[in-house]
Amino acid sequence: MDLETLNSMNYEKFLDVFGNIIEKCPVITAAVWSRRPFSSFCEVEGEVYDFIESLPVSGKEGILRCHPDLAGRELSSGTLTMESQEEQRQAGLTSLSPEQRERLTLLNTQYKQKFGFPFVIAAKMSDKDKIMEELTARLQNDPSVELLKGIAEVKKICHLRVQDILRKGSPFPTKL
Ligand SMILES: NC(=O)N[C@H]1NC(=O)NC1=O
Repeated sequence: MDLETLNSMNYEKFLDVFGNIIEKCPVITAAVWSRRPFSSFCEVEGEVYDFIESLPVSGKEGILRCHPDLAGRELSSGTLTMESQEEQRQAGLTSLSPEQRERLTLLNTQYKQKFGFPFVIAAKMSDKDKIMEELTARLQNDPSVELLKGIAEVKKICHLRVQDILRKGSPFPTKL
């Protein structure tokens, strides 16, 4: 996709293509469309990050709460978004042993009880062992630190999703 195509998209098309660059938060993409014309794809990401940073703590927590647990209920029931499914698969989370799944479920539950939002990490940049280690370590943090860490991971996930769209085109090829 080139810049001309990007800047010529109406908001429906823009949402079809970029609507899930922040997991289950199409409202962010819809807001960022108003910032056209973009001079680069980095600028789209930058506008998304600025929007997130402009939110109060409750808004940032809300974004984290839109993320599914890693190897959680939605993975088992097949209801993950296409992007999340692929990210979790690449991290090896679709092939956990029963013991590994049980341990991850326990850690996810402890994390949510402590912070009130799920543990978020860019799964594609990690693997199941590193995720388990990181989750164990991050459980010790203060809530304000975890909010910052979680949002930093959301931005990494966003960056990887945009890169994917640029490489492969729209996640919904029939709509572009
Ligand atoms: N909980 C969590 O980190 N979820 C996410 N991470 C990722 O890479 N994709 C997700 O859906």
